[in-house]
Amino acid sequence: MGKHRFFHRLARRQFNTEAALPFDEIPGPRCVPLIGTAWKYLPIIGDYDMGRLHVTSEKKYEEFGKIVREEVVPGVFVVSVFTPEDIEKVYKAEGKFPARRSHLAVQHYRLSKPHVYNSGGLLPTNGDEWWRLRSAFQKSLSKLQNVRQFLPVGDAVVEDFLDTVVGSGTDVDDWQPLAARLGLELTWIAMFGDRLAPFRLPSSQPLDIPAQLMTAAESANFCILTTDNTEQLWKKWKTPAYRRIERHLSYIESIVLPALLKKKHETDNRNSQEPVGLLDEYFRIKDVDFKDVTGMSVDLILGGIDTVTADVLREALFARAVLKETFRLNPIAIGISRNLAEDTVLSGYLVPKNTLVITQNMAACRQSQYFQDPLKFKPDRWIKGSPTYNQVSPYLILPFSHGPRTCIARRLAEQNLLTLLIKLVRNYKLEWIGSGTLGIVTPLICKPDRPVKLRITPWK
Ligand code: HEM
Repeated sequence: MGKHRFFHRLARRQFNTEAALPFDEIPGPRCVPLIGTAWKYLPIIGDYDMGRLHVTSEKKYEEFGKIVREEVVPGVFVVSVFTPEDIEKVYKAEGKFPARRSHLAVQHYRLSKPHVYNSGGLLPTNGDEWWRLRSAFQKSLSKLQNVRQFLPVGDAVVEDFLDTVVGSGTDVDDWQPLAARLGLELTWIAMFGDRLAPFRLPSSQPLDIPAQLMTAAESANFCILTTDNTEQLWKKWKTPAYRRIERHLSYIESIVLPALLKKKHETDNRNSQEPVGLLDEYFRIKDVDFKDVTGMSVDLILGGIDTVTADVLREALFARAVLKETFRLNPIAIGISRNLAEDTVLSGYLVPKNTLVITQNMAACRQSQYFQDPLKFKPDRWIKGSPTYNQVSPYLILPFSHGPRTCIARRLAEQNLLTLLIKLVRNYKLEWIGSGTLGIVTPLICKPDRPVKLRITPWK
């Protein structure tokens, strides 16, 4: 960049930031001594709900507007932004190594086990170490042609699920755990190139390994929100939430480690260069070792639980529109969080470097200023040429996030979701027979708030 342009940009930036309103004038809940604004989340006196963060976000927007500041723990600020313009600025200010503040207790746990892990792993780590892991592990997952190699095995797993579980005609009280079970199997087969376990009929679900793995991953995810958003007492004493994370993570390890050792042995003794599963490729990466692969494998299980998601796929325009509309209304995460890498002006206020900002995509996606009939499920709005086609900022719907820290398994998840969606609706009719309207709860990621009760019958 020329010297002149550099100074011009610097002067413009200084002008912009100087003209901005100060950080402490950002509207937000009243702050009280010792607990800051955390009282808003307390039962009885507070009206914010950690278990329904999407409702809480809408409340914040109604009360304070498009930018909201909270002091979640004294001295620790979190800023929420609701407009696509601000969301775009947050991504632009995320720096070379985009940083989040999440999975802190997972990081603490892993660092306490140097014989198993080299670092906190991909999910919680920031900075150089995050990039070392990310750049090594993303190669096999980011290229479309690499992910396409998992299509035949994913397709076979979906087919088996439809035959064994959906097609059995058994009455199912709640489809959510079964969908999570399918998600786990799809992640496992992509990693190991092999099945974890056969599917069982809903009525005969024993407490088998897949069921226990799912419980462990879900329960660990549930405690992560608590340990991330309270005083970090667990660094000194093992709080109940920390103990639960410890117990669930060590259970996942007890299943994953022997499977990894077996897989490593197979990789070392295989003559063919053709990889069988993601781990075959991971074990051959020079810059990472067995302990790095262990951390990554547990993160894939944690990230893949509950997030079930060729030519047929490329041309499946309507199925893609259905998926996009689903994510607009019910994304997996209400938004993403970033520690700003530089001072940034958001909605006219100067937000200092290192502040944690939450992009409130889910709340924004439900606003009538961006979408007509915002709460109606209308996949047509994403079909070019349709009368209801809706062109909006690309920063509004970002279910997998954006930029270098975007979901590492995005392509795989989309491929699996489309395969399931296409095969399911082609063969079966789905009717909602549950009570009331299905809503969501937010134990870290969004989940159904009641049993997913469906009548599923073959078309013919
Ligand atoms: C519908 C499916 C899914 C959605 C919507 C989703 C969404 C996300 C989002 C929003 C993030 C945070 C990105 C950020 O901070 O910028 C993320 C990260 C991540 N996801 Fe996914 N995800 C899905 C499925 C999966 C699956 C199936 C796996 C594993 C097989 C997975 C593994 C991960 C991992 C390891 C990260 C951390 C990446 C990093 O920090 O570098 N995700 N995902």
